[in-house]
Amino acid sequence: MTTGVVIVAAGSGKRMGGQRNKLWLPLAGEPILAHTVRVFASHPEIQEIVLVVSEQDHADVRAWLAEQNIQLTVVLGGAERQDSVRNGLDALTNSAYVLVHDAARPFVTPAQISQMIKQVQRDQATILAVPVKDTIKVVGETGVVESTPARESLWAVQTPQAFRMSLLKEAHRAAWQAGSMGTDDAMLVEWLGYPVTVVLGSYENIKITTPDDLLLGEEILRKRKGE
Ligand SMILES: Nc1ccn([C@@H]2O[C@H](COP(=O)(O)OP(=O)(O)OP(=O)(O)O)[C@@H](O)[C@H]2O)c(=O)n1
Ligand SMILES: C[C@](O)(CO)[C@H](O)COP(=O)(O)O
Repeated sequence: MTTGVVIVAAGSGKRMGGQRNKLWLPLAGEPILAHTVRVFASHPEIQEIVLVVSEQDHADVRAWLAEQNIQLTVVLGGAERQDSVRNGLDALTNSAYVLVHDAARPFVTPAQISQMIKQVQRDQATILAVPVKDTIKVVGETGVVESTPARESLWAVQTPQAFRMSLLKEAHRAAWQAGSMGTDDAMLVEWLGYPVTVVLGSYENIKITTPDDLLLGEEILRKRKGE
């Protein structure tokens, strides 16, 4: 069964605070984007890759891919992450299963990708996640705690998220028609009433969002190199 991946890279990195998309920032001397693309481009079970980029980054991404001799499909993203994923899905031509991954999560491992591919063939919709370590509070608009959900049932969700292609396309179509926006793809599938299973991820699979994540990221890479 053919598996493709949509790597979403069309954000602007507002929370990082720089002039340019955070995905160009270096980690161990290479752009964050390079780490993420390489792990999928070199994975033997991934047959199709679509990279979703913003109009501002389009020319630079194309030049960088040519320089690296990496072949993949590049499409333009949209205003929200969900719009970017939808554009990416439309560009996959031959995949029965699809992984959706944030370019901003460069520490996903080949073993995690293999595990997600195996799991999605069984479950049709599955996500990587880790149990939360902190106590989580629901806080109201006035800054007062409203409730404290039981920690045992709370998981912090990561990517890749993996789906049967036809299911994810149906979920995106339904969300678009209803004008609903989710913060991950699993939400859209949940809205269809379809079960989404959870695969235990890793605390190293962080999303590079704010400057402190870059320091942590360098540390993760040093540890992996055994330094
Ligand atoms: N319209 C968008 C928004 C986000 N993304 C991608 O979705 C992933 C997760 O988003 P996030 O980390 O929030 O990235 P940004 O949107 O760039 O960051 P910020 O919210 O701080 O602006 C990133 O790889 C980002 O490039 C995207 O493809 N299209
Ligand atoms: C999909 C995601 O990475 C799961 O944690 C996350 O929801 C993306 O959210 P963001 O608002 O784009 O940071």
